[in-house]
Amino acid sequence: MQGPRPVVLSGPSGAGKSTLIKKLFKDYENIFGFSVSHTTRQPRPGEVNGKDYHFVTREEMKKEIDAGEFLEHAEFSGNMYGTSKAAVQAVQAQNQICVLDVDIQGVKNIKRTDLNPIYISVQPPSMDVLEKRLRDRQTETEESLLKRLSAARVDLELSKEPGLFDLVIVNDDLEKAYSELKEVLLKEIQKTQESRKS
Ligand SMILES: Nc1ncnc2c1ncn2[C@@H]1O[C@H](COP(=O)(O)OP(=O)(O)OP(=O)(O)O)[C@@H](O)[C@H]1O
Ligand SMILES: Nc1nc2c(ncn2[C@@H]2O[C@H](COP(=O)(O)O)[C@@H](O)[C@H]2O)c(=O)[nH]1
Repeated sequence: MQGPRPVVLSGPSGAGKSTLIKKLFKDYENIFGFSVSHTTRQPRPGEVNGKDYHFVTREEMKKEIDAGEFLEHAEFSGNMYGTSKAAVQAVQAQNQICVLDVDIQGVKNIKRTDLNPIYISVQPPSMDVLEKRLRDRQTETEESLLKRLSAARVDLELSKEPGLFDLVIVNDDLEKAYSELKEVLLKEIQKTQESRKS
């Protein structure tokens, strides 16, 4: 039997992707699995290597890309990010719904593969709100914050491309955004729950 369709969550940094993903994983234990990306950025306080990301050097990452080990990769805000084929396969081997958190370049690159995920864009209600959320998160320097806001403007423009996303969620009210996310994933969630019974 074919496994569940993966899910790609994209959207500007600070729009709320990780927050929504954490809620899904808490409410649907063992149904979803996270595709752990590689990145060359420094870990934030509390981030765990191998769980939040595989934190690697630029040299290590380039070597693995050259060896054909990545499904997609991109440069974002001065760092490299990428999804290894192994990260997706590890989740699919558990018959879980694979969740990928990637930027808009990742979306475009994944479209060229045979992954066939559901594409969801999580967007902030406004640039002002996005800036406030990123500042309040206290993870960025002023320089990286400005880079992320600039990338966000590009992201929001490119996201208007017809057909690029199956669903756009404006994350104003978190519970409303979460309901919309669950609704679009309902079929895959039910399919995965059913397969657990057999
Ligand atoms: N609906 C919401 N209302 C208010 N605050 C929110 C909402 N959703 C998320 N946040 C807060 O906004 C901040 C950014 O959210 P989050 O880290 O989930 O964004 P992200 O899209 O995963 O960012 P990145 O791409 O940088 O990882 C967090 O501090 C989070 O608690
Ligand atoms: N193309 C890819 N983009 C990725 C991947 N993993 C994360 N991301 C995106 O990077 C930015 C910044 O993330 P942060 O953790 O530094 O805040 C965000 O938009 C993510 O969606 C990946 O494997 N490929």
